[in-house]
Amino acid sequence: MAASLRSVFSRSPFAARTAFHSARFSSTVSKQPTLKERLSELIPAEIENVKRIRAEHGKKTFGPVAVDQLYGGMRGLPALIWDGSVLDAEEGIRFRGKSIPECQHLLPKAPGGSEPLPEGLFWLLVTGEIPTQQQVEELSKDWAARAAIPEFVEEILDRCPPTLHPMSQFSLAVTALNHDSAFAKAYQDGISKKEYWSPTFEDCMDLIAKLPNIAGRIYRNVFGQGKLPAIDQAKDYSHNLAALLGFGDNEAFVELLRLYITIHSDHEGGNVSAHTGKLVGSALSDPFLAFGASLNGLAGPLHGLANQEVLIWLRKMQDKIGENASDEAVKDYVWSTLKGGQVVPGYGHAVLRKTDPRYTAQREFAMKHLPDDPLFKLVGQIYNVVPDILLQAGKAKNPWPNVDAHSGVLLTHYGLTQMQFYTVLFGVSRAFGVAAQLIWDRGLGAPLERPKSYSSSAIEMMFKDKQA
Ligand SMILES: CC(=O)SCCNC(=O)CCNC(=O)[C@H](O)C(C)(C)COP(=O)(O)OP(=O)(O)OC[C@H]1O[C@@H](n2cnc3c(N)ncnc32)[C@H](O)[C@@H]1OP(=O)(O)O
Ligand SMILES: O=C([O-])CC(=O)C(=O)O
Repeated sequence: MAASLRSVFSRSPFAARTAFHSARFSSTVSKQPTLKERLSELIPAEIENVKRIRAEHGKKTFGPVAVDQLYGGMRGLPALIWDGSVLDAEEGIRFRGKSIPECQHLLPKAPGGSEPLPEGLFWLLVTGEIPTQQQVEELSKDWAARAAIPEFVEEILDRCPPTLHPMSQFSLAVTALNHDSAFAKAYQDGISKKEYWSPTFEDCMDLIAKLPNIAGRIYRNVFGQGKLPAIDQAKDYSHNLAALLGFGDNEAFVELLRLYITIHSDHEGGNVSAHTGKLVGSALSDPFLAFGASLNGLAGPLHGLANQEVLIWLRKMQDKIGENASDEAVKDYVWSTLKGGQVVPGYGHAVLRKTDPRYTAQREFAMKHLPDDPLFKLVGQIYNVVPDILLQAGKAKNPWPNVDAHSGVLLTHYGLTQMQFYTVLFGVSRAFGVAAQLIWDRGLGAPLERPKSYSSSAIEMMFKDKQA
């Protein structure tokens, strides 16, 4: 399956363009195209590509739809198109055909750094191409220049009670950014459909650029961590985000954020946050409204909030069975969670059937930077215990850990211990994937989403006189 996906990708026009692009720019040191300039070249070609695919295959079917899929959260139902990333159940995510280790190897790094810059990942998601160092630096500068948030949004955040969950505050602030949406204004001014992608691109760039200031303000307001510093126009996105959170002097934490934002950005089109953004965007709600909706989905404990839930669960476990507990005590604790009718947070997945490569990437980071951290050791111990128990319990289709099983432990190690804040960081990253998708949806003229729903009696009627 993985191999076939790879070969499909390698035949895609994007792969050819990547090679063309590298050849075209490796010999030039002068002005290289900006992301928007490159997009304006790619979109017309992709419109033709989609037209061709639809003309050749548009009337073909993918096979039957089972009634169970309608009742069962649409698992496996082929329903969406998104080129940015594809998830293989065994192998995990590939961003434009590239695995996480390949992205870590190929994407530009900060001077002295070894983790990929999320700026490069965004370029890859949007264009299918590996950017040059110069293009990534331009993107860092562009985002730093757009980073300020309107005063009224600062006031909204400052007026939130600290008891309001950081994700609710995040969603409020992002939704309020729609006040200055270029897309909403252009639409009111009667922009042609063909031009939708351009103001959408500007909104998406503003959205991503403003998230560090929003996240930093929420963090400092809720957890009382002092005044926000100014954005440093010469630094990369992750450095600025770390500085706004009060960790700018900790280079290992900055590296962690670079990895974190890269790997949490996108997980094909059907996950709750990505799909919600696409759905809401399909009504031509602007990117701020669409991403605000994504955040509300990410804030659920079965999705992004699971990283908060993992830490809460680990701490409760430590309170109950102490630190350095035996495997037997950990097993009993896991069973008590299941017997209490709760899920083991950070384990299982709607699509994956193996250990999430995002978990592995974070484990490798921990092995390099914090091998002796006690909580990291507990996470490793849990890995040795939980899959067998989930298999014995016999319900979960995937007994292996997902991304959320590991992220909180890394953040905690560096002193970001406020677990209610963790999903905000996930949200900052997820904006990269949702934004890339919104730009392409408007570029390709994606229609309003409106699938068909059925009543249970209609299902019964449909099969009334038919054999099973
Ligand atoms: C970034 C992300 O969103 S990654 C996912 C983060 N979420 C979590 O870690 C929460 C814990 N995990 C889960 O709840 C699930 O595995 C999900 C939501 C991720 C996937 O859900 P599904 O696709 O429905 O999983 P699956 O088909 O395996 O579920 C079958 C049964 O096993 C249960 N199950 C699945 N995973 C777990 C788990 N980790 N612990 C206990 N039970 C589980 C389901 O609740 C379901 O029970 P039910 O039949 O009583 O309703
Ligand atoms: O793919 C999913 O359904 C959930 C997930 O891991 C993500 O969105 O990152």
